[in-house]
Amino acid sequence: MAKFFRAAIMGPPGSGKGTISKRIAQSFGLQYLSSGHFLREGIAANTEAGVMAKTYIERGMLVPDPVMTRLMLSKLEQLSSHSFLLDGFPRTLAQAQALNNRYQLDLVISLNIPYETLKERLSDRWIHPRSGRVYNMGFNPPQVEGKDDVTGEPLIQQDDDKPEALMARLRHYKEVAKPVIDLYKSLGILHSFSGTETDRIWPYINSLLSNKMHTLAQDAHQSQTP
Ligand SMILES: Nc1ncnc2c1ncn2[C@@H]1O[C@H](COP(=O)(O)OP(=O)(O)OP(=O)(O)O)[C@@H](O)[C@H]1O
Ligand SMILES: Nc1nc2c(ncn2[C@H]2C[C@H](O)[C@@H](COP(=O)(O)OP(=O)(O)O)O2)c(=O)[nH]1
Repeated sequence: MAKFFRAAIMGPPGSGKGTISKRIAQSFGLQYLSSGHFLREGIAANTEAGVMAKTYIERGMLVPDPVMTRLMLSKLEQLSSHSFLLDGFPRTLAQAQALNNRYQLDLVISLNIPYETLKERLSDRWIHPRSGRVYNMGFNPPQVEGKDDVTGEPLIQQDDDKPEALMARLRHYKEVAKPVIDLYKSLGILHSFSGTETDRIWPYINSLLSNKMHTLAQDAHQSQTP
């Protein structure tokens, strides 16, 4: 049976998870699943999970574990024969344990980006709220200032991307992520990358994934050879 490649990306807000995930999905054909994207989709469509999630997100809180786990595992169920990359999930130890009971990840990428860099990036981050498309006025600006490239609709800055909210968000991220990172470290699948520029980190991630996918393909071939 073919073996599918299962990965997750972790890192504080602004660390480049979305940007790097897009590159991974394009280069390696992994299906990209972003928890934030599914939540926004659910909110727009008024689904049960969306209505519930909205009340937490508006207050700057994490959506409760059972809601998140149900949502993400049901999305993964629809993809059971596909390689995937998770972004934004698992966020807590309870979510990581629930995921692990159903799917064992092959690789977890953790991004370590200095605080000053995060602050600069997020103060320049503009998003198209309906699709979640992300722009940065220096790094990847929209074609027309203040407008989404695809729909032409206005871009906005999220309140919690402003510097005054960032320190608290970052502290909270570290507290919640630590046990998750420790779990993946103990499973031997954690790979950490540090730096201030996505374009300098990307070649290392690219080569790690190339090697992993190559090994996986070889293993699958050997297990099929009589
Ligand atoms: N796995 C999760 N568990 C609990 N809440 C979540 C989870 N994923 C997303 N959320 C909720 O949805 C919100 C938006 O998530 P999203 O991943 O888009 O952005 P973020 O976490 O605010 O920041 P960033 O993408 O910059 O890391 C979060 O602030 C949180 O309230
Ligand atoms: N200047 C600069 N900006 C970058 C770099 N990598 C990503 N960005 C931008 C894109 C976004 O506007 C912002 C945060 O990136 P993101 O991919 O949304 O991060 P994340 O919140 O999903 O982890 O920073 C980078 O290397 N340099």
